[in-house]
Amino acid sequence: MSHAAAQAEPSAPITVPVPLGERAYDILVGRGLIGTAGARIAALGARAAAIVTDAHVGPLYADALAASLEAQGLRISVTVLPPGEATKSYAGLERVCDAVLEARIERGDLVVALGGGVIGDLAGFAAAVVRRGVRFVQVPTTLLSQVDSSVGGKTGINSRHGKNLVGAFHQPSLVLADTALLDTLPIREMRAGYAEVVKYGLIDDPGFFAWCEAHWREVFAGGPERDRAVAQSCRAKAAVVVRDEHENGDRALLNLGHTFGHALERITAYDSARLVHGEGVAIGLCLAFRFSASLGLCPRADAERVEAHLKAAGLPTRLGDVPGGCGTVDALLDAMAQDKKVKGGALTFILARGIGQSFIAPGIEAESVRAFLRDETNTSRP
Ligand SMILES: NC(=O)c1ccc[n+]([C@@H]2O[C@H](COP(=O)([O-])OP(=O)(O)OC[C@H]3O[C@@H](n4cnc5c(N)ncnc54)[C@H](O)[C@@H]3O)[C@@H](O)[C@H]2O)c1
Ligand SMILES: O=C(O)C(=O)C[C@@H](O)[C@H](O)[C@H](O)COP(=O)(O)O
Ligand SMILES: [Zn+2]
Repeated sequence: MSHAAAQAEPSAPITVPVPLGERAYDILVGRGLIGTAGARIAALGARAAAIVTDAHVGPLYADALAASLEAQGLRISVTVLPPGEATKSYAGLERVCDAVLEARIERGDLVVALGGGVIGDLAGFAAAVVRRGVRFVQVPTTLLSQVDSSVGGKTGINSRHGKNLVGAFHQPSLVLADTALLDTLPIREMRAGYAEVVKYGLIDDPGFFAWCEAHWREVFAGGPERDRAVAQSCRAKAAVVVRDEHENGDRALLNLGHTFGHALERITAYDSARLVHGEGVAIGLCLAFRFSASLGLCPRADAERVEAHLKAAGLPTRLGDVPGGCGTVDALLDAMAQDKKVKGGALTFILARGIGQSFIAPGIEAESVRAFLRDETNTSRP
């Protein structure tokens, strides 16, 4: 069964280039792009495509994508995985690798990730390792994946030791962000993806944050503001990735809110029923701003403004908002110790001097984080 959104009239897409030399690619943003996927993907020169999707997205959009590819003469296979963060696992990786090999995908062919960030990260990682690297295309179907995870080439799976701890940098050959597909996205997932949109304003673009405060309802509703928000987020991310593809420096800014957020995801056992990534990021953004304020780096009023906006958009903002609890301060610190930004045993945080003034802060003492988290767990709503 295909959803009506898959037949939406194509609008002229906004093109965001990612000029990464021999790994350069375009991100296309617009309504109705899925119907044009076949011609665009065929132009990459593949003869076969292994579509990877999940059991929510597949029934809505896999037929439309497959038909568009088949119309260009591509040989197609479709693999459907269980939805949710738990699929971004060793078992999920084995399934996708086997499916790609089963489909006889050659290095010149393509893996096509049709889904949210879980499918994009997982299928992208499988593409990175099968035959030591086959090409892949991202067809992101959540707000989060359109504004963030489909761009920049971070792929991977979770480990019981922590989030995204097993993975590879592997850039896609094309990103097709059809914003009409978001019409079927559950509101909880729309909100979660919106946390990553707000993140770009908080990193270095106070004007974009103010725009978000004024226009978030239209972004949720669809129309030109949604496309504008997706395209602007992709531009912001692409600019950072082009400066620092492999996160040796500035790219860590994109991790604003994630040291706390990833720890919460591990503590909730990657259980999407309790916490999804974007919700962890929303709480993490608020914690990063309150932590900055507690260190005297950032005006309290800015931390309050961040929280007020995320709350207005329906997102959780406090440790006490985690269903089933956020674990002990020690458990949180233990989870953070596995963060990829740890250097010489010390934590690195992304802190802020204000909205749009984030910076990388290495060498943060665990004791100062402990004191802050103790305060947070005492003052957090139940
Ligand atoms: N690689 C990166 O740079 C990067 C960036 C941000 C997040 N991530 C990762 O992305 C993952 C989160 O991605 P997500 O928020 O997209 O979650 P997700 O992939 O789990 O999708 C969320 C839910 O929405 C459903 N869904 C997806 N598209 C739909 C649609 N159009 N209509 C109806 N239902 C739809 C899915 O089946 C799922 O149940 C996390 O694992 C996170 O770590 C990676
Ligand atoms: O692309 C990046 O770089 C990011 O940090 C974007 C984040 O939103 C994303 O969640 C990413 O997967 C986190 O990466 P990690 O290296 O901290 O696992
Ligand atoms: Zn993220």
